[in-house]
Amino acid sequence: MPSREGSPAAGSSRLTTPKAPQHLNSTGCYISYSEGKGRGVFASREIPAHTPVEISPVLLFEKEEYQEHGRHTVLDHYTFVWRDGRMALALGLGSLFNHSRDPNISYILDHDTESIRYTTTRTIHTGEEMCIFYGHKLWFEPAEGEGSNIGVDDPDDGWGGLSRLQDDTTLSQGQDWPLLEGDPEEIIADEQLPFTRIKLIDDEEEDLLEAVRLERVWVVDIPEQRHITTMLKWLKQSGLDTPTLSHLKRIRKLGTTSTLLLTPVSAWPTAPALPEDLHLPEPYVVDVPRSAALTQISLKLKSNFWPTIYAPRKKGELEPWSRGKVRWAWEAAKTVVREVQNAKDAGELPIVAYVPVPYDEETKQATQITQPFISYDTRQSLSHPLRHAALNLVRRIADHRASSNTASEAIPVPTPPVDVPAAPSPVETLKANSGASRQNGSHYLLTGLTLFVSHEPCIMCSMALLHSRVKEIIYLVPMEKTGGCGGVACVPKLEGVNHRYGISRWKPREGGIMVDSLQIDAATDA
Ligand SMILES: C[S@@+](CC[C@H](N)C(=O)[O-])C[C@H]1O[C@@H](n2cnc3c(N)ncnc32)[C@H](O)[C@@H]1O
Repeated sequence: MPSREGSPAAGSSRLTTPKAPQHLNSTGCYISYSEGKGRGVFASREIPAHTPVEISPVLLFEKEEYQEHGRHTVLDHYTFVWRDGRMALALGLGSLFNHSRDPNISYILDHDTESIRYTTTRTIHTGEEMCIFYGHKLWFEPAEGEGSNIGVDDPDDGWGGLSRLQDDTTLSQGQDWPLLEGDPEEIIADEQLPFTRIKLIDDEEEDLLEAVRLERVWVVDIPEQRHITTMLKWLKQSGLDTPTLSHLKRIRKLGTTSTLLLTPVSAWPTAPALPEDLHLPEPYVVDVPRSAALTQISLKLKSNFWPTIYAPRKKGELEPWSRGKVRWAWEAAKTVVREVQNAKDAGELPIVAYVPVPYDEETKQATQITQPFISYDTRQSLSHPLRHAALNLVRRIADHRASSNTASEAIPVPTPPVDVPAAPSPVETLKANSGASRQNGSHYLLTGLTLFVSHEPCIMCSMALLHSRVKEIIYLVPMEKTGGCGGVACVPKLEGVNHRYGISRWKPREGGIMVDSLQIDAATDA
């Protein structure tokens, strides 16, 4: 319903404008009238960007109760869809923020505390009105100058604004974000994902010999066939087995010789000790492909080095994401946004890196990550130019792995061979220095993990992440002038790098993640 010029509030039948009430708010807000919009929230002083100005508790109405009563009243101008189809009314100042298509306030629904947190997205000047973005489908005629320039065919974001209850039941099923509802196993089409995936390699590249990326691994010849099963069993328990080699077959047969793949040299720098009673020859090092073969030609090329798994996919196809996993990513992205604020409150740069517990059991097992890890950028507090959030996180996880010996207790640790050089190996030095009881391939830094970062990592961090063997990163804010994941460069795309990780960019506002509100100085390297 269009609001009448000068009316105090939409839906009100009063003809005279009452005085705006005083609001005791130490964050610099006051209530006043806004031309053509009724009451609004204004700044009583200059408020810096990224400042929380209001936390409003919400009053929740059951769906049926609201359908029957609420929507026939003035409440309908103030309520919006909460989770589970309930309708929410923001108390405090929350219900008085007017709409703008160019908002200076972002908000986050906090389902845990049933409240909404409103934060400035830029500096607000004294006397300026503070507005949020209600979404693309407005139920009133926006005041002059506020008209939406979004075409009628543009999809409703369904969540980006305070979605009003529709007469049909589509929104009443708790679809504060449609992606959240439904079968968690269902695969979500790539274009519907809340992030854009950056493609790193063309499948054609697979068919070139020089494009086969290799890594060094320990292998051992097994002269007697009857020892193969014993060795396969031993390998499983030895701690040498790593998920990073799952694209390769375990055994290579050349003529009468069978050779067993043991572990990457990067994870195990010295030759691993083998069961003595089998009298096997010494392990040695060979080069093997780093990834499965996507095409038949590539299979032939790669299998020249070592028998490789053939994993064809449709051209350009990326790993499928289920709805449940999207929800997991959304929770992680929300954590990042929350922690950015906490970092800022703690006086740090508002840049955060976060590794959640992996979504699926298999990865949890393989990575042994059963707790989330979060790091802030601590360049300011530590006066140290290298303390970027991503670097801090890699370091935290490495420290955790080095100090954790829980997994090692159950598995016998292979001892170094007797002919190790007199000088201590890097692994032994690490053990001695850190007091760690062991180090093995499955503990290799960020292998198999997804890293969420508030800002696209700089070139230095992008390179460090490459060394960390992280599986993929998802960032919220692109850094066009400093980013190493598509901004000024794309490090994992570079020729000659020995690992590639996936890169995804969260779409602005998707799932209520107000990416704009996280903007930092474009020249800052994150
Ligand atoms: C949540 S209330 C905001 C507070 C309201 N102005 C008041 O005085 O109570 C939403 C209502 O404010 C009005 N409104 C908000 N933004 C507007 C805009 N950009 N242009 C015109 N009216 C607006 C509409 O009538 C809408 O139904």
